[in-house]
Amino acid sequence: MSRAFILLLDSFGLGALPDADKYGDAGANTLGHIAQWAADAGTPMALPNLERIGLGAAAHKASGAWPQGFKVRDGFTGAWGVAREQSTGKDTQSGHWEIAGVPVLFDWGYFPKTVPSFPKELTDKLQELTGVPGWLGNCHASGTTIIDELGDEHVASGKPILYTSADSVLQIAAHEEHFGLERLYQVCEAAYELVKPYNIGRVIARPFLGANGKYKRTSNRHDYAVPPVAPTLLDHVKDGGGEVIALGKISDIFAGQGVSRLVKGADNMALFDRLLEVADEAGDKSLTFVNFVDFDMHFGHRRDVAGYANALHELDARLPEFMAKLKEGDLVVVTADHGCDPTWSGSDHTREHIPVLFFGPAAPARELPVSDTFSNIGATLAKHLGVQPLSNGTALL
Ligand SMILES: O=P(O)(O)O[C@H]1O[C@H](CO)[C@@H](O)[C@H]1O
Ligand SMILES: [Mn+2]
Ligand SMILES: [Mn+2]
Repeated sequence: MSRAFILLLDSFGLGALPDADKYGDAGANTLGHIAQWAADAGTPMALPNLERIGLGAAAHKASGAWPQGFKVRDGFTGAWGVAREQSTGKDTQSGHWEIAGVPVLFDWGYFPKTVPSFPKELTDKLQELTGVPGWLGNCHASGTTIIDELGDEHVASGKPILYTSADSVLQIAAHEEHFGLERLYQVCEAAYELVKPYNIGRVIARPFLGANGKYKRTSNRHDYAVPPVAPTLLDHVKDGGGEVIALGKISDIFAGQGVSRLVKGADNMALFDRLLEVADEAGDKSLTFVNFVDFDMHFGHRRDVAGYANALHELDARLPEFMAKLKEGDLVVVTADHGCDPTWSGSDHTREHIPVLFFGPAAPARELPVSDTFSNIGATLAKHLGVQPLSNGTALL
């Protein structure tokens, strides 16, 4: 029996990539800066379970420095290393697809940092198709800030809030009750068709609730993503007769391609609960792929260092529950898709190394070379499951 699990901590970078200066990210270090902040605050970090697998050594490999507070410096139980991104972007889709063997070697389209940010022919056409009375925003923005600023006007006018970021995205925020959730989804579906000529990776519905200047996004976010441009690890596993279980936003990121079963959870801990259930019943040759999105969405983009540190502690503390459920032949990897340093300027992702931490009954204890593509992760799991090898990447084990 062999099973594979990918535990992806969205945005958990370990230090800037050699080309980070091209992205304005030279010196960024998601884990390193969180650990530094925690030590400075007199509450040093410790992630004992991840540290035992080799997290600290991987961080040291990526950045040249041990995270402040980390005490475990040898005797690692897993196969530990780091990977560099081959794709040109530092977005979620590029990171996930590359892990699954499909790097994004073309340039995504991006909307400029102007106001308006979206081309007039695009917004006019979308208005005509959907019958909305107009648009608010139409700029680069942080999703939580813009609903605070424009929420009241949206409720009063019925105009949806359009915004984007450094990612290849068009995001539409609207009030779940005043505007309507289904109606927001319909507007996003129409937008998804219209952005195709612009080479945009995703349209994202960002519903929210609240009143009088106090608004909060709900968990009814929905991503309308372009499907991967070639077969991924998920397709290889599914076509090879294994079940592909997608937890959290994984199915959205792969546009459902190669996914056998979809499991949702409202937040990191709910997803962890679902992961434990799946670990009990996933069968031979299965791939379970979970994305813990809170790190990125709630803490990285929001530049909430304390929140990020706390979320890491929470996840680390629960790892033993998952480890206890592993069976002979199971191989698990802890990784990420990009960085999002909460101490960095702005609110965007940061171009960083990602952790490559294999553990479980099928994982040896050893240091791994620095991977020059995230695809080495997918290649390792394809080999482990005995499915068709990926067209990109080399197995590490
Ligand atoms: O600020 P919010 O809306 O969370 O946006 C973030 O989430 C989107 C998708 O990851 C990206 O555009 C990023 O900037
Ligand atoms: Mn991401
Ligand atoms: Mn993000």
